Formats: sequence, C-alpha cells, structure tokens
Amino acid sequence: MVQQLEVENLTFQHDQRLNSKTLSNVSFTVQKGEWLAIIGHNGSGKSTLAQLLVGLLVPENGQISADGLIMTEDTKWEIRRKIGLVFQNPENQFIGSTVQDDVAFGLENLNMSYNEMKIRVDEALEMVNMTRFRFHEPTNLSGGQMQRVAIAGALALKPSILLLDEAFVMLDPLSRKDLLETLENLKITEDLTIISITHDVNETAVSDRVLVMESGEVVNSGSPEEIFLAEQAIDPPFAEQLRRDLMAKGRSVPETYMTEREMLGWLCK
Ligand SMILES: Nc1ncnc2c1ncn2[C@@H]1O[C@H](COP(=O)(O)OP(=O)(O)OP(=O)(O)O)[C@@H](O)[C@H]1O
Repeated sequence: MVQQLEVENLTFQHDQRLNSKTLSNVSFTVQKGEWLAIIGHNGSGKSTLAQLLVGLLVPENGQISADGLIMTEDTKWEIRRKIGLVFQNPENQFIGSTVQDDVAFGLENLNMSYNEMKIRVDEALEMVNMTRFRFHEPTNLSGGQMQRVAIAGALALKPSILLLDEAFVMLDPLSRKDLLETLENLKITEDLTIISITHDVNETAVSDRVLVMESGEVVNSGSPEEIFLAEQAIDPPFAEQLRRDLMAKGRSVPETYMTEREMLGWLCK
C-alpha cells in the first residue's frame, strides 16, 4: 500500500496564554485510495488539523508529509497543490462568473495551455455530474450543486487527497446522499484519497477508517463498525440503529454491524 499522508506528533496551540494545547501529539497515516473520516465534538481540533495539513498554520512540533514530501516553508505550496480542500460554505469559495470559469480558476496560475485547461475542467465537471450547468452562474445553484462545483474546482487541480471540512453540513439529506455516492464512485474510479472531517454518521459510515478526536488528541481509531460499537456517545448510522432496535424488540437479526446495503439485502430476503 502506498502511504499518501503521514502526520507525526503534531502539536499546535492557538492561544499561547492557555495551558492546554489545541492539538497534542496527533499522529496518523492515510493510504492511497483510502477514505479517512475524522470525527469529534465541537472544539476538539479537527479544523485546526485541516489548516495544518494544507500549511495554513505552522505546527509547534511534529511533521506532515504528503507523497513523501515533508512540509516546510519551502514545500508548503507544493503540498497545498496535492491537497484539494473544500469547506462548508461553497458560496464563499466562488470567484468565477460561470461554473466553468470557477472550476478553471485554480488552474489559471499553473501555466497551463488553454486546451489542457479545458480538458481538466471538462473532466472535473463530468466527475461531479455538473457538465450541463457549465454556463450557469454559480450563485444561482442549489447548495448541493454549489458544493459539487467547489469539489470540481478542487478535483481539476488533480490533488492526491481531497480534504472535506464539514463540506456537507449545509446540504439537505438528499443532496448529501447524492454527493456521498458521487465521492464513493470517484474513490473507486480515480483511486482518490479522501479525508472528511464530519459530524455526519452517514459520511462516517462510508469511510474505510475513522479517527476520533477529543480535546486535541486522537483518542480512538478503527473501522466505522468498530467505532460505532465502541463509542456509545456517537449515534450509529440508520441501518445499524434499525438492527439494534429490532434486536431490542426480540426480533432475530444478524449479530454483526450492518451497513445500509447489507440491511437492505437482509430485509429483501
Ligand atoms: N483562530 C483561532 N484563535 C484562537 N483559538 C482558536 C482559533 N480557531 C480555533 N480555536 C480554538 O481551538 C480549539 C479547536 O477548534 P477547532 O475549530 O479546530 O475544532 P473543531 O473540532 O473543528 O470544532 P467544530 O466541530 O466546532 O468545527 C477550540 O477551542 C477553538 O475555540
């Protein structure tokens, strides 16, 4: 397996007057093509971690490397190009007057030919199913469509990693579900590595591995199944909750954790 991101003993403090660190000795790795979900209560340090990963903040201690490149003042721009960051408010990220201008924006500083740029924009719009909106004004789109365009803008830069910081929080449940399916497909077809910072159980459930943060530390990590079983404070996804409810009612249900697909298959049988 190829190690795409390596975070070692990351320590950071926003406010030097405070005794406790915002992040203490955070370490983890992400493999190529893996989907890592980072969860934790408000204020546990998830967004601070995201800002460190793209070099917007500088750690007090510790090291970040992406594709084997260690983050320093000199390499941070190169690393930032490897990590496509999408935030929660897509409308704050729009610059272009049409969807395609917006997706092309990040490419304009890369000294790329018009043809290459056009190919990248076409591919990125196709990946998020937004080709038919290419001449629309981004601000007239729905929340889900805006977030798709923001993701296309990040994908056009061909990042090694897509980093989503609460990127679905403003979306309605249907748009969330649609976009999650799109990302699940892209992970497979493009071997895309995804890191998603989230409070959403469904987003957590589709990941390969979950990191749980508390007061600036990583306190647990494991498969979604392990984490939903171990962390009682976290509500499990719908299918697993249904399995537990049926079991509590004395129904004969499978004894192991079930994903939505597994539950559907079992119910159909
Ligand atoms: N710019 C800042 N200056 C000072 N303190 C900050 C700053 N940004 C965040 N903090 C503090 O650092 C801690 C971690 O915040 P952070 O936003 O990283 O947590 P989070 O897990 O992303 O929370 P949420 O889920 O609410 O987004 C919090 O106590 C927060 O108040």
